[in-house]
Amino acid sequence: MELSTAVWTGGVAVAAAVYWFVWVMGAAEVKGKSAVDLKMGTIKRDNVKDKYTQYWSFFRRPKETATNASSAEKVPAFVDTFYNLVTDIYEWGWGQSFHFSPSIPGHSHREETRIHEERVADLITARPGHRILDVGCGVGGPMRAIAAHSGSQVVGITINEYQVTRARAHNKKAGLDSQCEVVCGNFLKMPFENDSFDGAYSIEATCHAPSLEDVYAEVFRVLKPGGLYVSYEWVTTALYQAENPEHVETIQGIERGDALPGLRAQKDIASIVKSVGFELVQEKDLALPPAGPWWTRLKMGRIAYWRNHLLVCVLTALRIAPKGVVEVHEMLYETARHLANGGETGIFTPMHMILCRKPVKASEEEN
Ligand SMILES: C=C(CC[C@@H](C)[C@H]1CC[C@H]2C3=CC[C@H]4[C@H](C)[C@@H](O)CC[C@]4(C)[C@H]3CC[C@]12C)C(C)C
Ligand SMILES: C[S@@+](CC[C@H](N)C(=O)[O-])C[C@H]1O[C@@H](n2cnc3c(N)ncnc32)[C@H](O)[C@@H]1O
Repeated sequence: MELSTAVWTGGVAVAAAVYWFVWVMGAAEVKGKSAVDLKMGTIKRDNVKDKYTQYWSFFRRPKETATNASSAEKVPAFVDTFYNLVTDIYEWGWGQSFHFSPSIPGHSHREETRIHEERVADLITARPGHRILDVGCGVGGPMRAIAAHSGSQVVGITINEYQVTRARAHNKKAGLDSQCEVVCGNFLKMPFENDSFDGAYSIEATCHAPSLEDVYAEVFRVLKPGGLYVSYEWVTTALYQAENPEHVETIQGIERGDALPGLRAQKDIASIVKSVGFELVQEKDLALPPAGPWWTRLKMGRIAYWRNHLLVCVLTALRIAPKGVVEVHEMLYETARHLANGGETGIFTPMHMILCRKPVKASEEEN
């Protein structure tokens, strides 16, 4: 073979390998977000590493953050930074729904996710003509599933501007933009009228609030009397022992890597719901058997994690991904380990379901 032919053949082989590695393998979970597309939300390229360092020093001691009033006030801003850092990595490696779901034998992750989301719509009896609130909507995976399943109008709120852009683009692409609306704002102070929603839900989002009372009180305010609200909460279970250092290490690892100002105990959720005026309708840990383990999806992906790690290293070295992505990816890998451990030991659940109703006032009941 001539030298020039050999060089060309070699070049084509390398190009094909790079294409396969980055574009084919890189779109790890859902085609549409590939590794070459990893931006860090609205953070300027050169600031990613600094923002990550700031985030990490703020959330290093999660419990102190929650109990100190001036730190607690800063939580939404740091949660916003967190989602700038992780949103693209989540979409790339997990999909458009940023939550866990019980595993169901014979079903794909995508189907498990849809079933877990449609359950929300059924629990709050969402139907055509209803205006439903999604508290902490992410890039809108659940919103689209719920709108499509129930025929209702869904309005989502997220603190992160970048997620708003992503969610609106996905809504349009899915042909659901006439049913789904996305607003940027703080769920502790929502830009909505009193009594303006027929139903509301939050999926693995209110755990970011420094005070659960405050976010529940806001949902209560904007719901119409008689309206139902369901939340999937991240909590420690009765098996968690605060004096067991391994338990503490796992829970703090989950809090640090997920921007949480301190996880609540499962036993406290019902009383918080009631303290803001809701009637408790149902409470259930959806992770308990017969539900299949939600954490297997995290564990089964070990090889994928290593492939992804290699990929972000290569893309950062080639300056395709901004500096700091490798650190964020490592933080997520570590967090996944703590989450899986929390699930396996049973000391943590991300799906404590609480369903409640805003009471119908006596005067309205009589009408
Ligand atoms: C509800 C929240 C987020 C829950 C999950 C959607 C995410 C929690 C941990 C995330 C991940 C961990 C490991 C990542 C992996 C190293 C990477 O290669 C690909 C993406 C991950 C799998 C990533 C995906 C999303 C999570 C599972 C919190 C924040 C309240
Ligand atoms: C783990 S994601 C879950 C997103 C979505 N529920 C889902 O399941 O795909 C948590 C969401 O809560 C939002 N969030 C956290 N704190 C918030 C706040 N103070 N106000 C509004 N949204 C907030 C985040 O921006 C993010 O969209």
